[in-house]
Amino acid sequence: MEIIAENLSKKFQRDWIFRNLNLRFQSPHSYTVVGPNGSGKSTLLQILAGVAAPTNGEVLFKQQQQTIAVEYIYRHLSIAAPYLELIEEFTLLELVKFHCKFKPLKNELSLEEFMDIMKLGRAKHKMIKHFSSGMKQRLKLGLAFYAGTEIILLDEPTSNLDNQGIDWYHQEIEKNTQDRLLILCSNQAYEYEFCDEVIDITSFK
Ligand SMILES: Nc1ncnc2c1ncn2[C@@H]1O[C@H](COP(=O)(O)OP(=O)(O)OP(=O)(O)O)[C@@H](O)[C@H]1O
Repeated sequence: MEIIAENLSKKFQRDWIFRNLNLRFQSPHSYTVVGPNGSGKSTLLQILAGVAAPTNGEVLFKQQQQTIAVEYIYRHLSIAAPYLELIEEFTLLELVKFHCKFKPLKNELSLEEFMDIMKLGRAKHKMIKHFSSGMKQRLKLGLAFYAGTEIILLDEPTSNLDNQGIDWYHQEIEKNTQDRLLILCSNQAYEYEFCDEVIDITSFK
């Protein structure tokens, strides 16, 4: 799987967030986009996910030389980000079942096994709105790691995680990303030091 950004530029009102960005992201590699607050990392990630449009340029998605149309790319990727909402009125079990209708769990994991991996087994019948922020973050990451998609996009992956949660994140990265395309947005070196390539978005101003 490959994501190719060609001459990508994004402007909000009169402000150019980035300009003429040319990048190639290939599996099975891992990439991190770094830059200070407000530099455009999340904006770029949303464009790479096909959920936001660039002002100029384009994003191409390729699988074994075949181009995948942007409207179908959601089938091939998982994304976990602070601005993506979970369905708060569902219990954990309801939410996982619902999610699996669209993106089945990889390796034929059972729902019970999956909830235990996220260390949320005891919260099976708890409503998501009663989850702590760290529990919600483990759930978002778990859904991204264990969907059988070729691409994983993570924005600020350890936000709200305690030290144990951060250790868990590193273990799950090790287990789940070796044969996939991983793109992270981060400002924290410990979140991305394992990545193959670090891209500084400020070089595209
Ligand atoms: N929908 C929008 N309308 C107008 N401006 C926006 C919009 N979304 C983002 N911006 C602006 O674009 C810039 C880049 O925002 P973005 O969230 O991509 O940065 P970031 O690097 O991810 O920041 P952070 O590290 O704080 O998460 C900011 O100045 C932000 O205010």
